[in-house]
Amino acid sequence: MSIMKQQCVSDLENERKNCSFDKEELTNIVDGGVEKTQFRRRLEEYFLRDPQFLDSIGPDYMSHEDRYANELRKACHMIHKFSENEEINQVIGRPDGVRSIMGLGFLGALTRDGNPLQLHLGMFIPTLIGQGTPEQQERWLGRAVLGEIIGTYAQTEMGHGTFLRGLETTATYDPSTQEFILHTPTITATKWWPGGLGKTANYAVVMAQLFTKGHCYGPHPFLVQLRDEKTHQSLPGLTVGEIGPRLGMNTSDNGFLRFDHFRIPRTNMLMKHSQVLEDGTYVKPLSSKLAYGTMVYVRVGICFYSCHLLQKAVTIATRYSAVRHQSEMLPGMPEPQILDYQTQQYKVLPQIATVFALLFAARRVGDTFIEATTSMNKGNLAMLPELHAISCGLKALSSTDSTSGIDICRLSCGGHGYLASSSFPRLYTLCTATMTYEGENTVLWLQVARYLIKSYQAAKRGEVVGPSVAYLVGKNTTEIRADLSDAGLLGACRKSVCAIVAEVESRLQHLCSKGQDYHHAWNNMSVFLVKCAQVHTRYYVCEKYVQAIENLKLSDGLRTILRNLCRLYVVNHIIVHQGDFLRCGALTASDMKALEEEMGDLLAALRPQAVSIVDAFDLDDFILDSVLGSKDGNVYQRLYDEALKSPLNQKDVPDAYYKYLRPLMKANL
Ligand SMILES: CCC/C=C/C(=O)SCCNC(=O)CCNC(=O)[C@H](O)C(C)(C)COP(=O)([O-])OP(=O)([O-])OC[C@H]1O[C@@H](n2cnc3c(N)ncnc32)[C@H](O)[C@@H]1OP(=O)([O-])[O-]
Ligand SMILES: Cc1cc2nc3c(=O)[nH]c(=O)nc-3n(C[C@H](O)[C@H](O)[C@H](O)COP(=O)(O)OP(=O)(O)OC[C@H]3O[C@@H](n4cnc5c(N)ncnc54)[C@H](O)[C@@H]3O)c2cc1C
Repeated sequence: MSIMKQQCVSDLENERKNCSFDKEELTNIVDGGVEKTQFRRRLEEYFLRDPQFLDSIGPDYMSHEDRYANELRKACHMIHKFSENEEINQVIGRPDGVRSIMGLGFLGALTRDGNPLQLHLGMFIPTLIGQGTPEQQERWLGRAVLGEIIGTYAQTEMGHGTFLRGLETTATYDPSTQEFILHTPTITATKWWPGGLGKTANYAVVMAQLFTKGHCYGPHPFLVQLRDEKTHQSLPGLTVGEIGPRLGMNTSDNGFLRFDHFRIPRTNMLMKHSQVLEDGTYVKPLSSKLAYGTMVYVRVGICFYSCHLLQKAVTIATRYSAVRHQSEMLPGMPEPQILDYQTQQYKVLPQIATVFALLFAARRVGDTFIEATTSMNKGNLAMLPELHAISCGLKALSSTDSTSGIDICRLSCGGHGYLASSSFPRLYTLCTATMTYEGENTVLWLQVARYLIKSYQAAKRGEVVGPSVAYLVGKNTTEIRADLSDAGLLGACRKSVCAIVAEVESRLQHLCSKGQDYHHAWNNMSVFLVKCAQVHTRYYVCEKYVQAIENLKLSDGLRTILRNLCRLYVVNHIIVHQGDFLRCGALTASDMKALEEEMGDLLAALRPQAVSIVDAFDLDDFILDSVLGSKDGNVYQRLYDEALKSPLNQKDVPDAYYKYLRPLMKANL
């Protein structure tokens, strides 16, 4: 073993010797239970050890087309393996089975930069489940699960992504043939972005403005065949293709689609919530927002997904920080592990704390989703506004925090973090996309703000409001300054959110009383409305974090670790946003000083456990896919080996030298 390798390996071994808790216990908590850990490990063994998921050369060195083909190969192999595995088949057979399989984070690692079948698995199948009638599911769902038909979700157009009511694609009912005529009237009506649409999918759920009997009833979902099932040729009457290279996700063949009076049978409208009868009569849904159901489902999924990406990033950064030695802390002494610098701890440890914050909050939103959909299936829509607001808020917060956390982790690895082989560029581009798709984050924050302001006004009138916003009026607003215990800090958060919401609402009213109409006043206050939504959602996350740790059955060793992480999360949030707390008197300057001191203590207390905590995420080296983050810490050898794989290194003198450099240098002419 080389001296360098020996040092890296023993650095990690030494870190692991410090472990003060039961790693397996923590792994079970991260997975959501002992059985879930065992299930995940069995499936990882089944998928990750299969050599067909290996790449012959790194995708970064492939052409656009080859990269797509390579990822498609792996994605199709993944579906084959689904159907060949008895355990997966049993799970898929259960009511929520498809969704629970899709939720397995490690599947994302099988394809590296965007899976051409992601939309098929993540949105097409869920839309059939959520928007299709039992007969429609009978017709398409089984075939879709087997991969006999591949679909996508085509909603966004070149001109409109956010403003759904502005979609221009039309679906006009023709009772004489009992067909819908799909049409793209303008260039801006071109469907634009759907994953897998370019070359992979032969079906799509298309969201189009429904016209019948001369009336427009807004966007509705239609099941549309795009390509011949035998030849894969695109069908006459439509034009489909790929939109070109993107910041990341370059193998998900995001596509465009145009219709020229393209006809589909009436029965291809997904009719679980609303129907068009044979004579063209429109049957209204219980709520027009039920057609938006798939988006709500995916927003909940993004909370888990972005957290998983952060989990990977912080595992890489933490292990690397334990292996990397740089500079002198004490003059003349050996170079310390960079993890010993407090500033490095402040980069890495809050990201570990954030992983748990997002995970616990995502689980609560997941529970709310199941509860709400169960009661919606019985016709009770009471929980819909609350579910919409919480899922929008947590999707926006998780995606933002994970994206910035991943970049902090990258920066914490210095220059090597900029290498593709570190995995950070891919993690970052995958994660930053979650801030845009499935509802651009600012737009989602404004949806949360709308719910907050309405609920606040309703609560002031004495009406009952949703559980997540019930705290906005009442004693929280006047709560006397609390101590710095967990309960005290949550009280301070509540007080500051209440103060911010009350102030913004009153300024909104003030603008209206000065003569501005409500919509202009809303726009003129929107920067602060976004802030209301952000502080409210942050409070939600902090509260769920504290509650999760109180409610979990934990050994003492692990309780100390998780409590310290939770404290770090809450205390750091308060320090970073201290203006909000000082402004309303929820905390004082001397409280801030005490919290800053506590934060230093927390960093020091957590530092020796950092490597063990990320080990407990139990992420296989294949999943991490990073020269900096592997379990054995053999960073330098891996860096070097990976560099040698560059095609430029296959020849000492590249061909481009003879073509361009040699004439310039006038060498040997
Ligand atoms: C791998 C990558 C995959 C990516 C895929 C994609 O990106 S796919 C593409 C993803 N694309 C996107 O994500 C597009 C993002 N855009 C949208 O989702 C919508 O256009 C919108 C929500 C921004 C506005 O919608 P709007 O103009 O129709 O509504 P409005 O603002 O006028 O409010 C009216 C009322 O409706 C309520 N309400 C709204 N939504 C929901 C809901 N889901 N549930 C329940 N309720 C909802 C709202 O609270 C309000 O209630 P109130 O106060 O009257 O009681
Ligand atoms: C990688 C990726 C994959 C995607 N996959 C799919 C897919 O599979 N299927 C699909 O249908 N779509 C897909 N999309 C499209 C995606 O859903 C939209 O891009 C997204 O919803 C944002 O809409 P937009 O592009 O119209 O942005 P815009 O709404 O035009 O946003 C531009 C700016 O305008 C601001 N803005 C817009 N409206 C408001 C408002 N009311 N108030 C304040 N500010 C506002 C936004 O905050 C933003 O700053 C994908 C996009 C990406 C990037």
